[in-house]
Amino acid sequence: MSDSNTKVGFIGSGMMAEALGGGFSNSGIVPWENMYCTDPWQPRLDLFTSFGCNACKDNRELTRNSDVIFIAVKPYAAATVMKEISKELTEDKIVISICAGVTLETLENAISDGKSVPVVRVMPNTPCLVGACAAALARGKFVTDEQADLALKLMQSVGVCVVVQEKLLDAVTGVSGSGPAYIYQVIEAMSDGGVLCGLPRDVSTKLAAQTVMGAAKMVLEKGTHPGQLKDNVTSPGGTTIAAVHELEKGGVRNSFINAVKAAAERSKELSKE
Ligand SMILES: NC(=O)C1=CN([C@@H]2O[C@H](COP(=O)(O)OP(=O)(O)OC[C@H]3O[C@@H](n4cnc5c(N)ncnc54)[C@H](OP(=O)(O)O)[C@@H]3O)[C@@H](O)[C@H]2O)C=CC1
Ligand SMILES: O=C(O)[C@@H]1CCC=N1
Repeated sequence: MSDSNTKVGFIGSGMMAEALGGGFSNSGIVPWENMYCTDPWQPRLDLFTSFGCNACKDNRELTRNSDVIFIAVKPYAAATVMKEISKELTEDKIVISICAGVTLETLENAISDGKSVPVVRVMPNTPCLVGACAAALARGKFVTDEQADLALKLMQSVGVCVVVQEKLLDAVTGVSGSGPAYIYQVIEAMSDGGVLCGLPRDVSTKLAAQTVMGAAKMVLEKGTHPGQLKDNVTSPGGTTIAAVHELEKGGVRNSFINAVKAAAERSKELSKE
């Protein structure tokens, strides 16, 4: 299967499929014209076809047309979809499930006639739309090295993708799958603070977002411990320590640790629903 001609299908044309498809198109790895989609909601199909994506009449047609099939429905629907497309799956096609909490075992067992279907689990995040995804991948038992490489190459075209053991995907969901939502809250709150202190909203939001991006780049590119980088900003008796003291009074670290843990636990629960 040559990468440039890889046909990618999205079963479920929701928020995450839109971000992935947009990311693949922007990175140039797969043009929208080589992507396929299904969804029960016509406005979503209209949106995807406006990008150049090919809408299919059902999930079986999509599976026939695609080399890589993303299961991008809500977690409770994943096994039913696998069962539905079973007949069209072959060992040359790869299924990539992005559904939180749905195990490889559940997905592989849903194949109706016990075929050996290559299934990969990926936990992406929405910044793949802008080439800044933080994702992790775990491979199923029928996946060849070549297929795993293709899945990794697709995901790495839209950002960072690491390979992990499947049991770690709940933790990945807590940190990076759900993580953008926490940081949007941080940006919004910092922007509110700026507005409280007199900045226009647009200026405040721009400065807050750029500050988050700059701090993240420092951690990623300098390799310095975040605690050291925080100390470098914090002048004795200065402004930053006054702010850091307020954040500690509000339990900022505890809140973030608990947030990651709550999302990871919810992901584990989803595997049983
Ligand atoms: N959003 C995110 O940031 C992330 C999401 N994920 C995972 O991605 C998956 C999708 O999430 P998200 O995009 O946010 O969800 P959305 O609800 O936005 O998208 C799912 C879409 O799939 C449609 N759908 C439902 N059943 C079928 C079916 N049988 N065939 C085809 N389409 C169907 C839904 O239609 P309808 O609404 O009518 O049911 C909906 O439009 C989830 O499993 C989630 O855990 C993973 C990482 C990040
Ligand atoms: O909220 C959710 O369940 C999905 C999974 C990770 C991000 N969004």
